[in-house]
Amino acid sequence: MNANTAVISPTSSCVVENLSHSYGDKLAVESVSLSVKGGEVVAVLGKNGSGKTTLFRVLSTLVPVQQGKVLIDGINIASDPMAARRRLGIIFQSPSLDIKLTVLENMRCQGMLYGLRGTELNRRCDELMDQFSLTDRQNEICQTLSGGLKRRVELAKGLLHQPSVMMLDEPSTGLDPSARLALWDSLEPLASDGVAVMLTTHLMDEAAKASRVVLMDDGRKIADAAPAELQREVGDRVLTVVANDMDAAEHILRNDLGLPCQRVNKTLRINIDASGVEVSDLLSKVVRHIGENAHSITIGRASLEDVFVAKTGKAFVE
Ligand SMILES: Nc1ncnc2c1ncn2[C@@H]1O[C@H](COP(=O)(O)OP(=O)(O)OP(=O)(O)O)[C@@H](O)[C@H]1O
Repeated sequence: MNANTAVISPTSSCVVENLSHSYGDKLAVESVSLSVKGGEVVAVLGKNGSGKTTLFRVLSTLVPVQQGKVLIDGINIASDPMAARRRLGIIFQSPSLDIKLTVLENMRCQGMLYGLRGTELNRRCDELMDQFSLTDRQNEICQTLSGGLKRRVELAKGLLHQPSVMMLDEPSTGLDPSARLALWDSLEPLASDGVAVMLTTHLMDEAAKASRVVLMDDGRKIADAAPAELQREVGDRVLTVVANDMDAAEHILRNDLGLPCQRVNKTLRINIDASGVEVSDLLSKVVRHIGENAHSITIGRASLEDVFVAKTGKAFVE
C-alpha cells in the first residue's frame, strides 16, 4: 500500500458539528450537525438553494470552514486539510474527466496525482475498471462515452486512492433513469465495503433509497433518519386526491368533511392515521363528496415529500 492512500476501517466517518457558512449577509448553512459512518449511504436532500452544495463544498475542503467543525476519520479538516483529502473521494456536480483522454488515461492521471506508481497503479486501475465494468471501454476517448458511463469513470477514478469517505454532489444530474439506477447499484457495494458514502440530491426517489436521509431547508437540517422512519413519523398512510377543480375539492375536504388536508403541488393529501377516521369510512366519504370532480383518489404510503410538507408546511417543489 502506498503511503498516500487511506485505509478503510470500521471507523471510516465524516462528522459535522454545528457547521455554519455565510456568503456576506446570506447564511447558507446554519448550525448543521450530522455524521456518516462506514457502511452507510446518506442522502442530503433539499430543494434548490437549501444549502446542499455549500455544505458539500465545505466538507470537500474546497472552501474553508467558517464556523463549526468537520472531522474526516477523526481528522479536523481545518487543521489538516491534506490528511483529510487523502481520505476523501469526491465527485463534483460538474464533470471532471479530461474528455480528450481515454478512460485508462484518466484513471492513470488521477492515480498519479495521489502518488500511485508502477504495479500498484496498474493493479488499482485494473481492479476499478473491472468493478465498474469499464475494462472493455478502457481505450475509448471519454468524449464519446454516454453520461452514465462518464459518471462510472468518475466514480472509479475517485476510488483509486481507496478513500474511506466518498462524497458525491448531485451525482444523478444529467443521467437517464437507467444510468441513475446503475449509479445506485455501484454505491451500495461501496458502503458494504465499509466506505462512508454521502451524496446530495434534490430527488426524493433517489433519497428514498439511502440508508439515511438528512433533510435540509433554508440552510438548516430539519430531519435526519432512515427514510422509512421519517415516513412513519408523519403517519404511514396517506389518502391523495387529484381533482379537476382543486379549490372546490379542498373546500369540501376542509369545510364540509372537517378533514385536515395539505395541498402538495397538484395533490391534496390527508394523513389517514391522523384523521381519526377508519380508512374505509374515509375513502367512501371522500368519494361521495368529491364525486365527479375527482380525477383520482388513491391510498398509499407517506412519501418523503409528505415528510417535507409536515416539517416545513411548504411544498417541496414550488
Ligand atoms: N457564491 C455565492 N454567493 C452568494 N450566495 C450564494 C453563493 N452560493 C450560494 N449562495 C446562496 O446560498 C444559498 C444556498 O445555496 P446552495 O448552492 O448551497 O444550495 P443548494 O441546495 O445546493 O442549491 P442548488 O441545488 O441550486 O445548488 C442560496 O440562497 C444561494 O443563493
